[in-house]
Amino acid sequence: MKSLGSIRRAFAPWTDPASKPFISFRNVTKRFGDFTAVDDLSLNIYTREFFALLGASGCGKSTLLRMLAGFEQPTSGEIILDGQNLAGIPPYRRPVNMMFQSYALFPHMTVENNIAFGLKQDGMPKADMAERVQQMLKLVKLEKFAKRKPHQLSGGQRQRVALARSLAKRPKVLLLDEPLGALDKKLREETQFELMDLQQELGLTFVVVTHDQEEAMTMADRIAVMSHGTVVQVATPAEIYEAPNSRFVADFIGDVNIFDGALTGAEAGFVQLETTGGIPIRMMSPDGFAKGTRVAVAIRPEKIRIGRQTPAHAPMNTAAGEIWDIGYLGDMTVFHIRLKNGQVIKASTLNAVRAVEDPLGYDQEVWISFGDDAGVVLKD
Ligand SMILES: Nc1ncnc2c1ncn2[C@@H]1O[C@H](COP(=O)(O)OP(=O)(O)OP(=O)(O)O)[C@@H](O)[C@H]1O
Repeated sequence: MKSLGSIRRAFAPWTDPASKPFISFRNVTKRFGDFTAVDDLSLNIYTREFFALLGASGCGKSTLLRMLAGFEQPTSGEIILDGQNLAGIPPYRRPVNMMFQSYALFPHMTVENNIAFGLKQDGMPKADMAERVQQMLKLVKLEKFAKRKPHQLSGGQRQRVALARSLAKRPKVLLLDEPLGALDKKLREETQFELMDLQQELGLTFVVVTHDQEEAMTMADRIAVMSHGTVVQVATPAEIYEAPNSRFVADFIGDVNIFDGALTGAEAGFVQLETTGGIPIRMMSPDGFAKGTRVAVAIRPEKIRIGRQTPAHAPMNTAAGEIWDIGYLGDMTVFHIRLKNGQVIKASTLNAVRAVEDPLGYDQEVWISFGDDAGVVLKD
C-alpha cells in the first residue's frame, strides 16, 4: 500500500502528448427545449484516471454523465470511448456502468442476488456467476453479509453492495453520481479511501460527479470545475487550489480572500498593484499584464500571517486591522480580521500545540501580511 502515493504521483497521462484519451467529449451540446444544459463542451479523460466533475447544482454534471452512460443523447457533438463513437449505442451495450446516488438496490433480494442481478440478465453460467459474486463480496468486504437484505444493512454497507453490483460486470468505466451522498461525514471519508484503493486495484477508469469539493480534492487525479454547462478549468486538485485560472474557480474551491485592484507596475515575474482598499501589493505572476489592467489577487487564508508588530516589509503586502471573529475548528483556527479600510480578511492558523501562551483575542489590533508568492493574480 505504501507505494500507492508514488504511483499516483507519477500518473499524469494528460501531460504526455503521446498518450491517447480513453474518453473524449468533442464539442458536446445538450439542449432540453430551449435550455442548454451542456454547452459545446470538450473534455478528455484517460484510462485508469479517477476523474471528478465538480460544480454547483444544475451546472450540467449529471447530464454529462448520463450522456456517457447512454441515458441521454447529445443534441450535437460526439462522445468517443476507447476509439468508438458512442452515438446510437444503447446503454447496455456500452462498456460503462453507472452507480446512482440512491443505489437503487432491490429490497426483496439478498445482497448476493443484488450483486448477481446483471450477470443473470446477461445469461452468465451459474458456476461463473457464483464465483464472480464471491469475488465482489470479498472486494467490498461483505462476505459475511451475503444472505442479508438491504434493510438489514447500514448505509455504508448498502453503498458497498451497490458498488459491488456495478463492478460485477467488469465495466471499463464506472460512473458514479454523488456516490457517497447518503453517508455521514466520517463514513464518507473512510469510503473515499476505499473507493480510491478499489479503483487502483482494479485498474478502472472512474468518473465521479460531486458537488462536494473536499471529496473531489481527496479522490480525483483531475477535477473539471463546471459552470453553466461548460468546463471552467480541468486540472489536478493541487493546481485547482493553488493556481485557479479564474476568480470563479478560486472562489468556488475552498476559502479565499480576493483583493481587487489595478496594476501599477510589472517586472520580470512580478506585478505591483494598488488594491481598491489602498493596499500596495507585489505578487509573483507568470502572466504579463499591461499597466492599469484590473486584476484580482486571490490569497488562501492559510497563507496570510497575523502578527502584533508592523511587518518589516510594510506598507507592501500588509495591512492593519482588528480581530473581528474567531472560529475554533480544533485542528485550526480561522480569524476574521477587519482591516482599517473595512475589508474583512480570513486568516487561518494551525493549532499545532495544545496551549498557546497569550493567544490572539477579540478586538485585538493586528497586522496581516503575506509573501509575494502567497497568492495568484487573476485577470478580473
Ligand atoms: N430531462 C430534462 N428536461 C429538462 N431539463 C433538464 C432535464 N434534465 C436536466 N435538466 C436541466 O439541466 C440542468 C443541468 O442538470 P444536471 O442534472 O446535469 O445538473 P447537475 O449539475 O448534475 O446538478 P445536481 O448537482 O443538482 O444534480 C438543470 O438546470 C436541469 O434542470
